[in-house]
Amino acid sequence: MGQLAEPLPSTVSDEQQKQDNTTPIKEATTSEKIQLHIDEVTLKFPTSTGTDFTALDKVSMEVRENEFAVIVGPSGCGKSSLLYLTAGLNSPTDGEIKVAGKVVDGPSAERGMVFQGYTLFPWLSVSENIEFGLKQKKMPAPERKKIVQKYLKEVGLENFADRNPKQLSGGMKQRVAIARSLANDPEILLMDEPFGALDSQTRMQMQQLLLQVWEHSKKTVVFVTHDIDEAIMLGDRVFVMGARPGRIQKVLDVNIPHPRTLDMVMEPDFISLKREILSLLHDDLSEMH
Ligand SMILES: Nc1ncnc2c1ncn2[C@@H]1O[C@H](COP(=O)(O)OP(=O)(O)OP(=O)(O)O)[C@@H](O)[C@H]1O
Repeated sequence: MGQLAEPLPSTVSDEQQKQDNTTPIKEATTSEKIQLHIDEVTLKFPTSTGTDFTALDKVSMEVRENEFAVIVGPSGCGKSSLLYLTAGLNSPTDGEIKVAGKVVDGPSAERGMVFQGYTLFPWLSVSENIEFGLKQKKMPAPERKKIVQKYLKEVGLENFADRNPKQLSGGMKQRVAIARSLANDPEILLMDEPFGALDSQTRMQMQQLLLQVWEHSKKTVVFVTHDIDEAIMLGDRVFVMGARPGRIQKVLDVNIPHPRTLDMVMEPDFISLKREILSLLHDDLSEMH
């Protein structure tokens, strides 16, 4: 299937959303409540020489409830490691991570994850993939159906509900993965380079779709990317990491209004932020050589 032919969801109006009897749209503002606390987290890996390799060195960051936080940094700076620790898929050598006030001590359905690789269940249809977590929670069928319909519509795949993942393009698979994560109503959505494998046009479409979905769901999102344009286009704040050891160099506010559109990349505020991030990353690389 040609990727440009992919159906994109139309923008759902606030009124229409209410009529759908689904979750009402929340205010497009982040609260002051902290949803993610990362406190002095260090991650070391053993090496064959006997000395540990420090992947993350006393990393601290806080993400507010409803905030869209983006972590950007060079390859190997520890972006994915930080996300995996937050997901509970690995444990820090030192320090602590809390999501919604609870210490992370293992994987949980409360933390939704979307990876770059397509992680759909190939033997389940699109709607069964979205429904999967709800079934695990033993939610009654009529309620499940309603939620699945809501998210199919949200990501523009109502007409693909019965398709098998292998019949979908990369962008469509990632839409299912986003819908599946959100359907579980997680406390936080963790996204590790989710659009990294997509062509640039589909990637930009997916950024717009994700922003639209986030405006409606107002989930707290932590999104990892090495693409600076993507970081600015999506983020409320951008956490710029440095490498060796992995650490947060600087946190930048993205004061670009919503809705964000593709032509904003040419605006002075966007360009000056991009310049600042590039310079931080460049300085960090220079120090390493
Ligand atoms: N299981 C592991 N054992 C040893 N070293 C590891 C392990 N996992 C990651 N590392 C190292 O830790 C560092 C951080 O890796 P990580 O994948 O988190 O970086 P990243 O910023 O996400 O990189 P990329 O953008 O290339 O995905 C890298 O130097 C990597 O080689």
